[in-house]
Amino acid sequence: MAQTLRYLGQEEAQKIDEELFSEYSFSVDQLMELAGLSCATAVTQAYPVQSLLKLLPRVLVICGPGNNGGDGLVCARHLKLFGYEPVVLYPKRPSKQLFQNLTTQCEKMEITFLSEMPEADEVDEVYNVVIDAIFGFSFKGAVREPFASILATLKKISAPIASVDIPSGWDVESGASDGIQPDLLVSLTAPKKAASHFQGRYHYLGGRFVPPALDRKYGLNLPQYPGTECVLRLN
Ligand SMILES: NC(=O)C1=CN([C@@H]2O[C@H](COP(=O)(O)OP(=O)(O)OC[C@H]3O[C@@H](n4cnc5c(N)ncnc54)[C@H](OP(=O)(O)O)[C@@H]3O)[C@@H](O)[C@H]2O)[C@@H](O)CC1
Ligand SMILES: [K+]
Repeated sequence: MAQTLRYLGQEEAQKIDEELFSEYSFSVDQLMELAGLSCATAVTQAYPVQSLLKLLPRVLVICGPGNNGGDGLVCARHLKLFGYEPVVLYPKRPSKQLFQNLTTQCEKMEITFLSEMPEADEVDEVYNVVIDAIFGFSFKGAVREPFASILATLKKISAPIASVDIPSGWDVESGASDGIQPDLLVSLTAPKKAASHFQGRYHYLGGRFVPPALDRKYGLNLPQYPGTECVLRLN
């Protein structure tokens, strides 16, 4: 009988992440590429281009200052290849080469970058979906600007929100009943405890890169992905 998929605490998620890079010798770029591809794939399955109601297949991708934001940039690049028109908001850009490269790749893919967050009614008018790649499992404490204002706007929109790994602004373990309410959540590697509070329509597992020994060590009980798929729908 299949065992129950385990939901991770914050420290545990960070420890697994660290172990993938140290003991298993993966590079951040490698895993970020697979994570971002999973997110773009889940978005494509939940909101196929042909099903979008707006004339242009525009998707707003909001990227934060850490690796969650990096996943967002990779996701934007794949969404472009999948036929969408991603538009990126990346207000706090770290100086690391990795993020500069991901930004250049998006620019070269003719993806537009916004200089500021649109108002809620403009978001609803222009965009079919909003990708929330603001914070992941390292988020802590009260949200600082400019992200507090961005999240306040996201609470007002009616366009569906697709969150990468954790709904941004939610406590990684206990969630946030007054936070944003995404329609889609892509849990990467394994779901974090906050995911048990997710009430949207689509919960996907992505980041199909976990070595079996790591799965066993942490008792993750990861389900079998179908065939060559990079995502698995959990609900
Ligand atoms: N192995 C895996 O599973 C893989 C994981 N991957 C991805 O990495 C994600 C984790 O990335 P991460 O560790 O870089 O941190 P993340 O959550 O993006 O945010 C950190 C940034 O947020 C900021 N910040 C924090 N709190 C804040 C606040 N209250 N208000 C404002 N800002 C705040 C903080 O800023 P600072 O403290 O520097 O000011 C820092 O810059 C993970 O969720 C998954 O998406 C994949 O890419 C690859 C494989
Ligand atoms: K997020």
